[in-house]
Amino acid sequence: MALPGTRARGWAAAAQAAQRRRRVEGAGGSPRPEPESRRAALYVHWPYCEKRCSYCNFNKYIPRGVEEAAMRKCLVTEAQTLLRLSGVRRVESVFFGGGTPSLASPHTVAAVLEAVAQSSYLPADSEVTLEANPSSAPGSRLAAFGAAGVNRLSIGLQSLDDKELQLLGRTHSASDALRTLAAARHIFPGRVSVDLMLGLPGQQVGQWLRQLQELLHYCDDHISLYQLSLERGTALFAQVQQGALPALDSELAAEMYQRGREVLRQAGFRQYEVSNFARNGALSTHNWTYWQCGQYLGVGPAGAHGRFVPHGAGGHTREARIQTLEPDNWMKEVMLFGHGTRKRIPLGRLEILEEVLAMGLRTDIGVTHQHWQQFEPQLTLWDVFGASKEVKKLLEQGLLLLDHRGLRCSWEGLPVLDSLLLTLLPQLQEAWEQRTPAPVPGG
Ligand SMILES: C[S@@+](CC[C@H](N)C(=O)[O-])C[C@H]1O[C@@H](n2cnc3c(N)ncnc32)[C@H](O)[C@@H]1O
Ligand SMILES: C[S@@+](CC[C@H](N)C(=O)[O-])C[C@H]1O[C@@H](n2cnc3c(N)ncnc32)[C@H](O)[C@@H]1O
Ligand code: SF4
Repeated sequence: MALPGTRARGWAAAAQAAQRRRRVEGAGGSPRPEPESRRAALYVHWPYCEKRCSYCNFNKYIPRGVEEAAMRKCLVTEAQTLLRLSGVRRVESVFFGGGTPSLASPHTVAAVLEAVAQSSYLPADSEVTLEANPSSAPGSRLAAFGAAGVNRLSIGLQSLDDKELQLLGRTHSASDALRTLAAARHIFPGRVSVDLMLGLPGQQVGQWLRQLQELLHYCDDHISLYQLSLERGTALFAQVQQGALPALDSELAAEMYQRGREVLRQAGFRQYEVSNFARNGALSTHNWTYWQCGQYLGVGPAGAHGRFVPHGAGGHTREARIQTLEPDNWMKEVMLFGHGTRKRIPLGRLEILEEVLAMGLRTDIGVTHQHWQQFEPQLTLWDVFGASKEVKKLLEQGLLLLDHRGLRCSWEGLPVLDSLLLTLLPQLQEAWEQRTPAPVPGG
């Protein structure tokens, strides 16, 4: 049933009304269940930041001025084009990431959501996340994003120590971040996440754990812990290279992570993924789609990634798609072709299975038999891993579990997933090469 007056009042207003009534209804398209192949998550990239943080090598630009009307038009156009090419009829979540999307105007966010709701079915209770930097997200602005249709906020808090924030080149203080967090919780109760970094140069375990404990007094139901990765080309990398800052200590970082996840577990958080913790069921459904290898469309410049089968253009193979990096070039391409996709890489069946394995094992449920079967009906998880001596060793060490539910990491195994994959991926490749190929129809 469509919500009366939805189109006229816009998706955002409809979403708010529906949230108030706790009903699942929507705007464009039909609310009937769509098959997996017609559903997707949608990522929208806002490429601009106020200032370059010392550690960040994500694709972002520090512009003199932003032609926001032109950018808005292009984001809308590209979202419409990719929805058409993919043949996706139901968008289950939208994530505005960056860069710093809290610098975009709420009007732009509303325009993209309207376009999505007109080109597909966007249920009124879909998760719509916006990433916000504390320095560009006063309460009034957050409320305007809420009115535009955002219903989840991810705050880049990073640290609760002003000296560390300075080292990271952030434009906010710890008290700015806590103020933003309080305002966000008021507007999006139960739907606010914070990013906290660990393993910074010179950071001590006890001092970092005290930050985490302090954060527990203020946070909502979702926390992401990100270990600093020192990226070539960043200011922090140069400072460490030149000896101005101590090198990263991976053992200390591992201890912080280990003790941090224990603290969060005791505080009632479920570690549902390597870096992500939620309580009261506040898991991010958007990110869950990535880990479950669902379809997602990537809109916007600076390398937004997508993975989908271009059904609308007659395609049958899942493709990895990467957008043009530089925003001005991307805009030109969108104006000419309707999209700024720079690279399309068709994915082979084995490549898809490798992703299913590597992404699925990041989650606490791992790869279930049912999930695996959706991607590979002939070769079971037992066929692939059941007879391997190396895998048996990992099972005996208690790092992995293979049972009636499927394959997953244990609590002890999750932090060393990368090393487990060094055994599991070659095992998958070997089993794939030795499988009996399905008969060719008519052959
Ligand atoms: C790319 S940022 C975009 C969001 C927003 N601009 C911000 O800074 O909060 C998303 C998250 O990635 C994480 N991140 C960025 N660079 C990182 C690095 N070199 N190592 C670890 N985490 C990083 C930060 O925690 C950040 O909150
Ligand atoms: C590191 S995650 C942080 C998520 C956050 N902790 C949460 O729970 O919502 C978000 C960042 O990943 C990157 N990202 C996510 N999805 C992407 C996609 N489809 N294409 C390109 N970058 C993406 C963006 O830089 C975005 O700022
Ligand atoms: S961490 Fe966030 S604010 Fe800082 S440069 Fe990267 S994207 Fe921009």
